[in-house]
Amino acid sequence: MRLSADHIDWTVHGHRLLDGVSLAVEPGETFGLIGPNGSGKTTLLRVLAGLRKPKRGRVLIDDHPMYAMPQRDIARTIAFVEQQAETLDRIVVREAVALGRTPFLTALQPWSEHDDAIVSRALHDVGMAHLAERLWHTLSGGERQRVHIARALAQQPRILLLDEPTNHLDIRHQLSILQLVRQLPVTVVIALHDLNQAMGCDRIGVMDGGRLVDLGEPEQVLSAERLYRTFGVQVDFLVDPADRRPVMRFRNAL
Ligand SMILES: Nc1ncnc2c1ncn2[C@@H]1O[C@H](COP(=O)(O)OP(=O)(O)OP(=O)(O)O)[C@@H](O)[C@H]1O
Repeated sequence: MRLSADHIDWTVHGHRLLDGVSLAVEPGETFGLIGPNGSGKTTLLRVLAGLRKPKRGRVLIDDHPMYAMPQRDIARTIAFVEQQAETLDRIVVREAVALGRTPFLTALQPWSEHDDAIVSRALHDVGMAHLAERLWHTLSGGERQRVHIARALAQQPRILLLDEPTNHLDIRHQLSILQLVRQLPVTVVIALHDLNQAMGCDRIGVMDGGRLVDLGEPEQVLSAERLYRTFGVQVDFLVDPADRRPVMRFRNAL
């Protein structure tokens, strides 16, 4: 599914946090959102997820304006893994992941073995199957993050929004989650701070001061000039001997 933002503005207490943001993420594309702290990545993801109604502009899923879609249809289409997700007290991991199936359950279509299989698969995909019966509140930060990702996977979304999904994960799980996300046949928007990880996206958008200031393929967008202007760092590009792709090394420029 195609996800588009059309001239989105978001203002709070007179501060414009999003300023005329337009972008279109193509079906199956992995789109990286980068930008300094406070540049508006989370705010944009929340608008794209339908959690915030833009003050101006609109979000489109394929050609349908999101504001005209029933909440349940949005929940069946979009999964959002937030940065500081809510705590789910006194439930076990498997139940937390099963919440991802909620939008699909009806009186005529109650929980089934099919849902069980989807939950098991999601737990397996994030490497949490062995902790399925553990109480949520006993998990480490990284384990909780993987459960949130599993819940989003269990939703079998057509569009997946991820806000810094790797920030609590050890390096092995960072790599496996990013590889998993890239392989999913769904439209993905992922906010990332690690610019070398962002290199693996199909395209990247750069947020700065609530505006989308650049958009394109990673190697084109992540130029020395862009990194200096937006992040205040100097960059050296090295070449990875394994695949001849560029690797960035940063130095403070300010
Ligand atoms: N409800 C609010 N009221 C006032 N300011 C807000 C509110 N929500 C967000 N902001 C501000 O809006 C700006 C953008 O925040 P946002 O969380 O979207 O940035 P971000 O790019 O995701 O940052 P980070 O990389 O630190 O996660 C920040 O300066 C933040 O303090």
